[in-house]
Amino acid sequence: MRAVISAAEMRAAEEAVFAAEPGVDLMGRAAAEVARIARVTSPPGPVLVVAGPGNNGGDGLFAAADLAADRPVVVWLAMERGHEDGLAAARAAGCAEVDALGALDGLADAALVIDAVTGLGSRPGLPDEVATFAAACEAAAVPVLAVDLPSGLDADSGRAHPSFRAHDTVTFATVKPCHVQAPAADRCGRVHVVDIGVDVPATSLRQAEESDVAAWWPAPHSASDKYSRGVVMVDTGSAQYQGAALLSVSGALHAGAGMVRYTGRVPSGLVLSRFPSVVMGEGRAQAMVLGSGWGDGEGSEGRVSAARLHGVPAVVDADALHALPAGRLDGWLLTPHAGELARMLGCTRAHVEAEPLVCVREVARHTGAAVLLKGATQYVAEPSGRVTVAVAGPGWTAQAGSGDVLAGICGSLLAAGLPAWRAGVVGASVQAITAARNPGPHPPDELARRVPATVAELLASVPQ
Ligand SMILES: NC(=O)C1=CN([C@@H]2O[C@H](COP(=O)(O)OP(=O)(O)OC[C@H]3O[C@@H](n4cnc5c(N)ncnc54)[C@H](O)[C@@H]3O)[C@@H](O)[C@H]2O)[C@@H](O)CC1
Ligand SMILES: [K+]
Repeated sequence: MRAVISAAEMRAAEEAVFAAEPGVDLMGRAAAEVARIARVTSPPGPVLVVAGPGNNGGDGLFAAADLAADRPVVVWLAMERGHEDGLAAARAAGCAEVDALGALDGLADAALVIDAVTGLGSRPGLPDEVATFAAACEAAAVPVLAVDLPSGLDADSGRAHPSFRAHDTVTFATVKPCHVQAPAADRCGRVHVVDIGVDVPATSLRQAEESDVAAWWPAPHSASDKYSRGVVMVDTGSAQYQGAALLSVSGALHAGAGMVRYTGRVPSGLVLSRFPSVVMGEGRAQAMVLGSGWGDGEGSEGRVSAARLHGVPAVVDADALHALPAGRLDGWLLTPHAGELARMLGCTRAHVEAEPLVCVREVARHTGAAVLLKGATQYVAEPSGRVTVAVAGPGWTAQAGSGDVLAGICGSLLAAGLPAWRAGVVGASVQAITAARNPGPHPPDELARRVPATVAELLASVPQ
């Protein structure tokens, strides 16, 4: 798990290091890491460093000096001024200097561009000449390594702004919001977090990693039986949306439910013909899955209220989200996408997309449930206000039916005893990891069938 910290929190953490150890060379450490990552991520060949006027530019200039030991390095001071000591070091190491036109010309030979224009001090957007250069890098498909963050983004948000599009980003101590929240995160490429000796503060925003998913996965042991592994009672689908029932049952079974009971309105023959292990009708269960594919049918409120009487936690998806009973839903997991969350809050989808953290926290606080906001970035909020971002995956899962499968996966994890927030994080992450490991346009039921292989690989990676 990584803490996601703001620019102000990072600056405060750096100040604490300077206070404890006056004269410490944090920039030297940062630049050495930038040069190291440049060497491992790019082919040999000339490097073009675009440096801004502040400390981000300083990182880039000291990295330029380091790289000049084994390859040609050219520097463009994109805003005329440059970090004084960094510039002196780059000059002493033999780096050549170019102007804006020279930088554009240099793209033809460059094996790598290092974007060190702005970092934590970045105001959104780029000056015209730099924007032209950033667009030329994209057009020429030259690899870009961003120092701290792609210049032009706002460190503290996921919003898109005119910026560099990096293949790799080197950031210090831990990630910032722009590295984990789409669409900004899409511009960061692979994010390398490097240690420069700055302690990371605890925060209420975190990002889950594959190792967390592996550590939290509820693997069975020799004494496990179907009840201890967890029974999921699934009430999903309708005459209109029969497939939703199959998809959520598939999600639950492929995530390892001890048993799935189906209590929805889709004919039992259809469910059993696809999944013969499913038991039809109510009975003992440790968790429920409600709402996927119900449609706008009558009686949703009654069905959710009746589910509550079972006294076990539920995953509430799709149409059931608009039929929540009054009172707190402690231990439950709500799984809205942005449109559904907007309807729950009585605001617009655009507002949810602009302020996802505010919105997801609000519904968690209000209902007492954990809330998984689905989308390009998947956020799980707890009533306390803590938010965990799930492992990110490719856009292939943005298709009808993915949410139904995910509800089933989360139901299985809830039944296995995971707290609701963790079931949401692990469920969303395992689906994303599966999609990343099986690139291409797979239908959601096909991806569900590939979840077991992902789980096996993740568990094999856990040290014994
Ligand atoms: N504080 C420290 O000790 C460390 C800082 N480090 C580096 O320092 C960076 C932060 O440095 P700074 O605080 O100097 O800030 P930046 O270097 O990110 O940017 C500040 C400068 O850029 C200009 N600027 C910002 N946005 C602009 C825009 N859109 N158009 C035109 N000009 C713009 C500002 O006017 C200012 O002159 C970090 O991102 C990191 O790369 C690292 O060296 C690690 C240690
Ligand atoms: K940068």
